[in-house]
Amino acid sequence: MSESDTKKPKSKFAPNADQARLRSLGAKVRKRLAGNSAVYKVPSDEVELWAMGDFMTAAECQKMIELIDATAKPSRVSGLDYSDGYRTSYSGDVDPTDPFVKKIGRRVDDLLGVDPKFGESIQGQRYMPGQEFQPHHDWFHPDTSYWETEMGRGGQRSFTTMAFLNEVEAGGTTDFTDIGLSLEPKPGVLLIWNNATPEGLTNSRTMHAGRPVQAGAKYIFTKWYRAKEWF
Ligand SMILES: O=C(O)CCC(=O)C(=O)O
Ligand SMILES: [Fe+2]
Repeated sequence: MSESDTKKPKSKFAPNADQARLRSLGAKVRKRLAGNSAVYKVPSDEVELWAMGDFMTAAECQKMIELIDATAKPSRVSGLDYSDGYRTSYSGDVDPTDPFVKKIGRRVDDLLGVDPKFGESIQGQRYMPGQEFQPHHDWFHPDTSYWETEMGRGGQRSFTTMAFLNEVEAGGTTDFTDIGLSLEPKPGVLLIWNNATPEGLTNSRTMHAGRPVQAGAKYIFTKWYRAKEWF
């Protein structure tokens, strides 16, 4: 028995408990996106990442921005406080019962071809100058306080979808720090990435950050998908 075994109660979930699910979901989404000529595959051998322009119209971006302004509160990262400076943006779930929010959610579900039940609620996020989201993975790490809860309510995060809603005056890029990729916010663009490898293992190279906004504001929404039905 190693020392760490004695410190933490044993989890019900193995570190790669959802490997088979993540592998088959990856194959399904990869195939679907490859068949969509409006989707661009960002070249990388390390992270499966796609971008789609004009996912949202200018009017839809504006409407989403208004909903975000109405709901955003200081962001929380599981296990961390706003005061830690790790994620200093404002965020909040936009009303999942709102017909407009439902429509956008369905559009993402349909683009990926994933069971809508696997999708989390759409989360809006606003960054003002100096605000950022430091490098992190969207997938859950086994060695955390939230592992047991999150793995028990939908399993591992499979895909991330993230839409840029406005032009940022300066700063606010989304950087994939391990693979040296920096993406400028462009309104209406949706990014999609697989948090797992094609084999279904959590991919450490998906490390990414929302860099500090230097001027203006940055609005995005994020919709994450799980390996199983989320609730
Ligand atoms: O703001 C960004 O560019 C990144 C946001 C992000 O990583 C997240 O919401 O998980
Ligand atoms: Fe993220």
